[in-house]
Amino acid sequence: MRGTLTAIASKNKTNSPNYDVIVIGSGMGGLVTATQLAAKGAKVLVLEKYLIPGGSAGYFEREGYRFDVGASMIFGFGTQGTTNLLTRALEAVNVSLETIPDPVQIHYHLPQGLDLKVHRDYEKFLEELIAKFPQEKAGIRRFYDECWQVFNCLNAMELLSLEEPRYLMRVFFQHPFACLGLVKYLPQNAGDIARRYIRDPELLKFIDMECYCWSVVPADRTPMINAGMVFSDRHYGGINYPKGGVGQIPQKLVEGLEKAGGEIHYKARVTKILLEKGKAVGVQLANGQQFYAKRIVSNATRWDTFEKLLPPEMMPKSEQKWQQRYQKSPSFLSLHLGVKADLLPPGTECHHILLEDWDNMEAEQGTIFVSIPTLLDPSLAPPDHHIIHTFTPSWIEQWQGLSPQNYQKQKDEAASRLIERLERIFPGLNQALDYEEVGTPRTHRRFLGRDGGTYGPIPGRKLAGLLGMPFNRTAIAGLYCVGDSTFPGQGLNAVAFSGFACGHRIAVDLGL
Ligand SMILES: NC(=O)c1ccc[n+]([C@@H]2O[C@H](COP(=O)([O-])OP(=O)(O)OC[C@H]3O[C@@H](n4cnc5c(N)ncnc54)[C@H](O)[C@@H]3O)[C@@H](O)[C@H]2O)c1
Ligand SMILES: CC(C)=CCC/C(C)=C/C=C/C(C)=C/C=C/C(C)=C/C=C/C=C(C)/C=C/C=C(C)/C=C/C=C(\C)CCC=C(C)C
Repeated sequence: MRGTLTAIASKNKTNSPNYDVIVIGSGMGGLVTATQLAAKGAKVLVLEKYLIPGGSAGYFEREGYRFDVGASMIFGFGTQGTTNLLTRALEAVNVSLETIPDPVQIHYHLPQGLDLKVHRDYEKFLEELIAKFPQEKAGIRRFYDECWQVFNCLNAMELLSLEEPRYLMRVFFQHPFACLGLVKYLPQNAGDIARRYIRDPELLKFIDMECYCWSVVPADRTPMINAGMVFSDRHYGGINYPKGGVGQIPQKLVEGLEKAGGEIHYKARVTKILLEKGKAVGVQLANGQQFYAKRIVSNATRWDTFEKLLPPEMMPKSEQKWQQRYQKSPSFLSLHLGVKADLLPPGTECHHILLEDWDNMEAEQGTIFVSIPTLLDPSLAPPDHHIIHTFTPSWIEQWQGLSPQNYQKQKDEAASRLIERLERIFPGLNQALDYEEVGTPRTHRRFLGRDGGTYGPIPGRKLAGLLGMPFNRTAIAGLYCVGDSTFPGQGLNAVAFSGFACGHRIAVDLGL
């Protein structure tokens, strides 16, 4: 139903065309908002500062390798239920992607020889975990089964904006028990529920790692709603890798956006959100160009949006409060490696987590993450070679104030340390190297435009589950936020949800 809205901007101040909605940034949050609105007939413009779409779901190519920038373990590509938000986002604009199922979510290599795999098959995973902790057989099952209760509530209902009362009423009448179930879990954290059933300290540390490796905080600060999604969907929709690399997801969404009449401009860095009588009415780019629209959406982080794109006196009280509750998570030190294929024995899994000492789980460069996407899609590397993308949390402060020589030296030393530690699971790694590129928190800050290169917001202290995470509307009229600094937080499927919710709220506000 294109054309129902004829994009009359607040005031026709410039010769530039007018839009219903401008989206700042083409991360997955921004693109899902844009495509949802374009599919409903809104005139949408996406402004992206980089050369390609995707943000953390982007890619780069070097010497025959196609490396994923960040996201690599992809939820949301299932074929059933309602939580398969990536599948649904693509379908909404009539595009699709071939995906490759991953039989194991993670192969853990943890302290004291705790070595185990999270199989796609739920019972097989539980069997393997129970074999390591037989005394906790009942507790293990009760904890993970409770995660399914959360998931089953979510997976029964249409997922849209929780800021839209008519939608809330509708889902409540359609699924009263699922809604009440979610209301019960919204203020809870996974750690408290795990402690209800499990006593073994090592098993509780394992549950902490199960949360930390995607939420970057231990279980007692991980919202139960998010844990329910991750710990169940990995066995339901499963982890599926997009053929051609993660960068295909945003590229397909852009294809769909353009087919639906939307526009995207690259190398378009927004430096200002333009206000009129306190309402967001447009944006200004670094080159001075201005664009106007009825609604403005920022896919930049909240820190970037409120501290860099708006004048300091416009910082809303609610944002100041949010910043007291949530802090920036660390960024990552990433190594993009090309290796000879014979390094990896048959049966090697795609994703690994390595930690040698529990005390270092949250430490700078403590936990190591590994993703080997070429085990699922060999076309991403030259013949007889694999990609190993490995990363470890690191703070921007570690990389600031260094001379160019010292920055390079520190990168080289950190890369060597990572490779040395990885030799434990991939003996011969150093000898098998064919290509190496190191990214630091400074790289993530520069290419993703994220303050401090942060992976996203984390609770500064223990909070009541998801209750503190803001939705899409902001205290500034006409301005919305989308992406991982809005409900429900980090993760491609999570930011896709925030995109569905943001698109829905704006569509209602515009009367679409
Ligand atoms: N699954 C995984 O393995 C994994 C790994 C890393 C990250 N991720 C997820 O990816 C998610 C990120 O998604 P997102 O949508 O919140 O954001 P994003 O950071 O991916 O995208 C933001 C986009 O906005 C652009 N941008 C920023 N400031 C701009 C400006 N002023 N003008 C124009 N463009 C600007 C950036 O270039 C980027 O493309 C994170 O939540 C994270 O969890 C997943
Ligand atoms: C009416 C009434 C009364 C009421 C109402 C209530 C309701 C309805 C409620 C609702 C709610 C909701 C809807 C919610 C939602 C949620 C969601 C969607 C969520 C989601 C989530 C997701 C997630 C969290 C995900 C994540 C993921 C991630 C982060 C991942 C990552 C990964 C990584 C980093 C890893 C890597 C690794 C290696 C490499 C090894």
